[in-house]
Amino acid sequence: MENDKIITVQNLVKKFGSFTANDNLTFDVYRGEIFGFLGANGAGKTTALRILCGLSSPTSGEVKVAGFDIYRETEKIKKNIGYMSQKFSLYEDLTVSENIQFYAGIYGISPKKRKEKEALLLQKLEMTGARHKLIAGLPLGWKQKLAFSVAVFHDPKIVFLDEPTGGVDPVTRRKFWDLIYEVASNGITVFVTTHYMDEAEYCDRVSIMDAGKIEALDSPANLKKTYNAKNMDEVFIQIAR
Ligand SMILES: Nc1ncnc2c1ncn2[C@@H]1O[C@H](COP(=O)(O)OP(=O)(O)OP(=O)(O)O)[C@@H](O)[C@H]1O
Repeated sequence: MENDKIITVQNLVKKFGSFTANDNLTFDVYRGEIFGFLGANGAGKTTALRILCGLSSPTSGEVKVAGFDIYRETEKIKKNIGYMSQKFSLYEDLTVSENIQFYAGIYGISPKKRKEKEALLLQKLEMTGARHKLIAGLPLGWKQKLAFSVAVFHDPKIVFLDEPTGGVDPVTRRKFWDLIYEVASNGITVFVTTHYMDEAEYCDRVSIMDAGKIEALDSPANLKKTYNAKNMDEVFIQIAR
């Protein structure tokens, strides 16, 4: 079973001065699962996610990501993960194709391989005709799909998504989740924070944080049973007051 854990977190604490943003978090994420990380504004999701990505150090606790230690092996972690931040990481003044080239370059993907993958990707996203357009002029839903696609372009073991679908309508969101399912079915673990409860329903398991603590962690079906709730909205309201 230990091998099936791609992320292990034990007693993770993160303090900013006297304020505790992550208060003794303990949880595991399994290989290939879609793990939803929920909580109200300020609950501490982004803080934990930045630690898991090797961007910030915990105050205390044990954390392993893709088998690597969060204190000593952050460079190895970074090579094995993809990350899409809230202000997704595309360069607005570069074209679609230039952004893909940039990310492929960072991860050492050869130009030949990049060209093949780029052509397939743009076809899948129906963006072939837009490949020489600047990111700045693209609709938000397109930017999100592309930002996600570059975050997994190097086939990482895990992809971290921080509110990847903020500000778009439910149909665009649903389409974005088709991309998430596709990468998960290829064995990439997806760790996603969200405020949208329809998205919580799409996850294999969901953790719900409140004031720096994990208050619940289970599959959406089990959470609804435990909290005697019709949907994840009702579960969330009971936990994140
Ligand atoms: N660098 C920092 N210095 C001091 N306080 C911080 C810092 N980063 C975050 N915090 C505080 O930690 C708490 C948790 O913030 P965090 O961004 O992790 O929440 P979140 O759950 O991701 O919220 P949101 O949904 O709004 O993104 C907040 O009260 C925030 O003000």
